[in-house]
Amino acid sequence: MNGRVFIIGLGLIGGSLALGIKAKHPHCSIIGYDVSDQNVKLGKMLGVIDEKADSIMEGALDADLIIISTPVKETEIIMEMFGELPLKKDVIITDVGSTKGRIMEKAELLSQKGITFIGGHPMAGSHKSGVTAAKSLLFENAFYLITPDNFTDEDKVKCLMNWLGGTKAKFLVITPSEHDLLTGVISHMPHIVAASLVHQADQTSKTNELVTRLAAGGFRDITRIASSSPAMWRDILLHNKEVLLKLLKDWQDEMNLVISLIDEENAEGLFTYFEDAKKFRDELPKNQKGAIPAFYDLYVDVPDYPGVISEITGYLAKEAISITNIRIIETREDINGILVISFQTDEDRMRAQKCIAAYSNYDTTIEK
Ligand SMILES: NC(=O)C1=CN([C@@H]2O[C@H](COP(=O)(O)OP(=O)(O)OC[C@H]3O[C@@H](n4cnc5c(N)ncnc54)[C@H](O)[C@@H]3O)[C@@H](O)[C@H]2O)C=CC1
Ligand SMILES: O=C(O)C(=O)Cc1ccc(O)cc1
Repeated sequence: MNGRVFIIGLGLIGGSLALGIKAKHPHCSIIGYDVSDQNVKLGKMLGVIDEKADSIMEGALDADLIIISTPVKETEIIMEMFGELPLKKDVIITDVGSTKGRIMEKAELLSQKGITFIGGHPMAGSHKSGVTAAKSLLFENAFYLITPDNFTDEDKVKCLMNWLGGTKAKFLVITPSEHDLLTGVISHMPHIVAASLVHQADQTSKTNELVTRLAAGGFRDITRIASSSPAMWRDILLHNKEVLLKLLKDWQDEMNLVISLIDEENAEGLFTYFEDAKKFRDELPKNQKGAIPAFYDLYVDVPDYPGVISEITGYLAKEAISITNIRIIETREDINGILVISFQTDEDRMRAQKCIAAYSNYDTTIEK
């Protein structure tokens, strides 16, 4: 499609959408605005945007599609502005916020003025922020939740999905309240729990310095999302207050159950607790992108000798396969170690598996 796409907030998500849109619609113009001039400059330098706007008004007036990709609190404020601006008659406004209830309440005011606002939430991302981390295929195979209001013309929803087709995401239309409950459970709660585990380790480290040395490996993995933007998560929690208060209450009850199982030394109860969790988790779809990105880990059984890491990375380098992380687990003297190599995509992981098989006799597996 031709036309002008105006992106407000040139960060990880705004930048990634800009790249995805350009991939499918190379003849459209992408105009960017950000409160930070530095981000706008970077966006232009990296080829994420074609032009910059000096204000929201300047960029919005002749836009066909407006994407608000700022933190959710800012999004509400920006939406209020649109009620006062002389926009193009057929413009579609959308957002990318991690919450939808409060945003769609604001959208009602726009709808009353005949302006189309369709809520959006690409369910993939990273703990990294900023336009430099933007990638055109960040949302490939991820769910992209869409929350139109009751009056939205279906053609407008299709038009929005067409604009966003280059992201290769899977679109799913749901209601704002369903959205906030689901994301509360599978995204917002895990972020709270990850941060709370880090706080617990921090407290313990005040009396035992070994904690920070031992908190590598698994602890780092499950608390990765605690490194996300604090401002972004503050705003998400405040927006999804009612849902999260209820979920946190349920979580307290859950922890009380675990406390009593341990306190009563209820071995059977504890076994069932873990067994039930394992059963549900093992049945979750694999190789599908969720809100919290999968780690594309490859496990390699290697002899525990100096130089083994550089040997393997050397093979991968020969085939230009990039890795995002590498570590050894379970190394003890005289036995094999397990090298865990992480990749950005499943495709890279599969290529790496073939590459290691071609150059060595080391066994590799995907699941441990
Ligand atoms: N980070 C993630 O993994 C995901 C984030 N989201 C949502 O996407 C939105 C943006 O998140 P990120 O791109 O990660 O954040 P980011 O921090 O990378 O980018 C946000 C950008 O918005 C700009 N900004 C802030 N206030 C502004 C304003 N009033 N006017 C113009 N620009 C403004 C900031 O300068 C920054 O460049 C948030 O609402 C978040 O809930 C949705 C899916 C995933
Ligand atoms: O980095 C991670 O693991 C995330 O959880 C990414 C993320 C953050 C916010 C969202 O609304 C959706 C996905």
